[in-house]
Amino acid sequence: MTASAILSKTYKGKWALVTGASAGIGVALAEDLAAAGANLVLTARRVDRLEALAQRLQEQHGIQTRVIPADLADPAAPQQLYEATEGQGLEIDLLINNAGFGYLGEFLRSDLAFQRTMVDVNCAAVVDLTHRYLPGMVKRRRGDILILASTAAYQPVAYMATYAATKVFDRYFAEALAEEVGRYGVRVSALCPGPTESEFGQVAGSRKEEKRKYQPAAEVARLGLEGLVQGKTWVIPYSGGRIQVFAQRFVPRRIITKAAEKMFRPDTVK
Ligand SMILES: NC(=O)C1=CN([C@@H]2O[C@H](COP(=O)(O)OP(=O)(O)OC[C@H]3O[C@@H](n4cnc5c(N)ncnc54)[C@H](OP(=O)(O)O)[C@@H]3O)[C@@H](O)[C@H]2O)C=CC1
Ligand SMILES: CC(=O)[C@H](N)C(=O)O
Repeated sequence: MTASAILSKTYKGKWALVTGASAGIGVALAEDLAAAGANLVLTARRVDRLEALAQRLQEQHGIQTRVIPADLADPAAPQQLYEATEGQGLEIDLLINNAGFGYLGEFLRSDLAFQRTMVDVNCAAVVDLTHRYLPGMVKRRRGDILILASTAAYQPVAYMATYAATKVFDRYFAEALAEEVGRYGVRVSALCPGPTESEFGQVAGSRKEEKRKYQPAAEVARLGLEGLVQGKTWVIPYSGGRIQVFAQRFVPRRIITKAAEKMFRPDTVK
């Protein structure tokens, strides 16, 4: 992948922290930032993957990296991440709240702990990390925060009920914060991908036979990062998603919700 000029200009020599950097969109974000010359703090639970990625990106792009394993379902993890970075004098100019997962299937038959942890990782950890890193950015009058939402954040989604709700939380949180902190030189953006090539489906449970085309994670990462730098408070990188979100404005939500129920209904539900 060739480096994006706007990303190199913005992030060369700066430090970015990427959560969920062991797979999918997180890896793509790390790759794009490394190509732009950014130094990286990589975090997730699977440390072997993080270390392999860090080594590869150091060799390919001559950047600096730090690997910090963390389970963001643990309420102590955000503080530990903060202490291991800004607490040690390492200024984070770009925080990417990417870690997250979903569940596909009936809420009724799902595991409660899995649902609870989804809220903890997708929402609570995002608020916690953002609250910790924001003051430093404001003090420096410089900083960017990217939060992974989803096209699932634009309507209720049956059989992904909790997941879609966590993503509307992420989207509204990012868009509201962008308005609050823009005056301090901090940009915030919600990246709202549609179906994207990653390990999401392996964790969430397989989807029904789908006609939708999956977008490469590298494309999603590039569009999200460039949108953030351009001051966009939200980015939908998937063209089908942009059309869908626009068209939905003219249709009552209960009709949209019913259509989504049909689309995602598992074969086991009659
Ligand atoms: N793929 C898609 O179609 C879409 C994805 N998204 C969003 O993009 C983001 C990335 O997902 P995607 O790349 O697709 O999925 P992947 O499953 O490929 O990657 C998820 C990442 O999140 C990390 N993660 C999950 N749970 C935890 C945890 N408890 N603590 C720390 N890290 C955790 C995983 O690391 P590890 O397991 O090593 O801890 C992994 O690095 C998510 O927020 C997702 O909601 C949004 C729209 C569409
Ligand atoms: C899983 C997602 O968040 C995605 N937007 C999708 O439509 O599948």
